[in-house]
Amino acid sequence: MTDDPQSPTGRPVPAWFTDAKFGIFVHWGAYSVPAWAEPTGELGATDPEVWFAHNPYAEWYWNTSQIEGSPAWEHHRAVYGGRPYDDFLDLWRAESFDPGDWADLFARAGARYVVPTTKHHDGIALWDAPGTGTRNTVHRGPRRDLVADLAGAVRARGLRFGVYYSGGLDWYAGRRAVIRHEDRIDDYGRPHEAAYAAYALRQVRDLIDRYRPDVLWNDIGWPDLGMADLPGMFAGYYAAVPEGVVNDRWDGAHADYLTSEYQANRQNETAAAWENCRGVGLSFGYNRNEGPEDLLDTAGAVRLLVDVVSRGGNLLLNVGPKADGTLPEEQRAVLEGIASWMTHHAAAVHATRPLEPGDAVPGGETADGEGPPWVRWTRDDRHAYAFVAGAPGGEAVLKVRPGLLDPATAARLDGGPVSAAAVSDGVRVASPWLDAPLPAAVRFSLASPG
Ligand SMILES: CC(=O)NC[C@H]1N[C@@H](C)[C@@H](O)[C@@H](O)[C@@H]1O
Repeated sequence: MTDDPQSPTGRPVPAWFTDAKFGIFVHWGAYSVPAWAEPTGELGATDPEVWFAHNPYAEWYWNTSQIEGSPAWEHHRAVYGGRPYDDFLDLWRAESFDPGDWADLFARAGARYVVPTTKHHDGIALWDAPGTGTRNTVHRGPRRDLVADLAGAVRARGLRFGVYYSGGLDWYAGRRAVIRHEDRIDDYGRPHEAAYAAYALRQVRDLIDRYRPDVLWNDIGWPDLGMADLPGMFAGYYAAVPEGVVNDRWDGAHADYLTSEYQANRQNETAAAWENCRGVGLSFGYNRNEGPEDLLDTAGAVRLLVDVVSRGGNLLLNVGPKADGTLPEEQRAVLEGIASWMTHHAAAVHATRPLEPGDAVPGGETADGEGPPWVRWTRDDRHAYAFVAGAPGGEAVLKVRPGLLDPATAARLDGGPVSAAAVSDGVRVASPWLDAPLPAAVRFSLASPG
């Protein structure tokens, strides 16, 4: 691609990442046994005063269930009699885990990389991690190296494999401070001791040595006393994985690309390379309390993906498997819906880039001004792709720079009929079902390719 984005550190971001556009996040852990949280709202759009005591992230169960009086605290006593959290590791059986089935679905959905949790904030490792003794899924619970199982299945289908690691929080090896809103002044109880820094560094190096991950997805920063280790660790990573990419959650030490999460850190979505992550619902770990009103439907997920891609980003969409290893049906249905949509639309998503500024009016407008349809654009060297949804009467004026494209070349990627004609401020398109919530793409040849 001509204008390869530069990372914040100046290293060219490997094209595989910026071309990928779509990845699957997987949050799976001992927390998937209780699978209990309140679906309160999205990060960045929820009152931080209530966030921790009513945390919608089911993977935070260890913390939320220790906040006295919280609904999770009540639930944990009522259902589990306040038993120790680590019992959930032994109750986690993963008896129906079929990594090939997951990888097939992710590939059909058009994902090009998969990033599972290898150690979340509870400190339980999904591989035989150094320093964890038997507190990992190889020696207890599933009794499997889940990282290796998923890496093999994903790579066998040509997808890239990354690893999520909670460097900044570890409620086992690091500080066990319960985090409440009033603790925010205490750096959220993050561990900074030298011993923990050495522990975390050893584990990330082990992940690199064993799995050669294509993405190093760290979370919540890195221990202060371990910051000096990072340049050497990154150098070792790139030597082992020349096309590897590193996210931006290392307390400013380094980043190949920037991240946002739900509505948080959206200021990062202007970077040369960036990625928005969120769950299909309001949680990353499976939350049995989520209903249809809390989840994206297929149209919502496709619009999110297309909006992110039209602005030059990647979407890392999370699924939260159940403790038995099956994907919740309502989350599976969304990925199957994306897969069906991708059969006609993948070419307008993968390896595309945004239109140049000024080439199109974001959002577009209908001819009669009855409120804009939903319109987003992508392009490649030869084509411009207009994604249209919600166009009243199946008709819309797409406001584009005159001369940008050739209206006579309009064609729907799903083969449906479409008519297009130049008008004073763009192109008028008309086609059945352009009023549907699920975006349809109309391809145009660029008047001047390149
Ligand atoms: C912005 C931030 O620090 N988020 C931390 C958040 N990241 C998600 C991908 C999940 O792993 C959460 O459990 C975690 O707390």
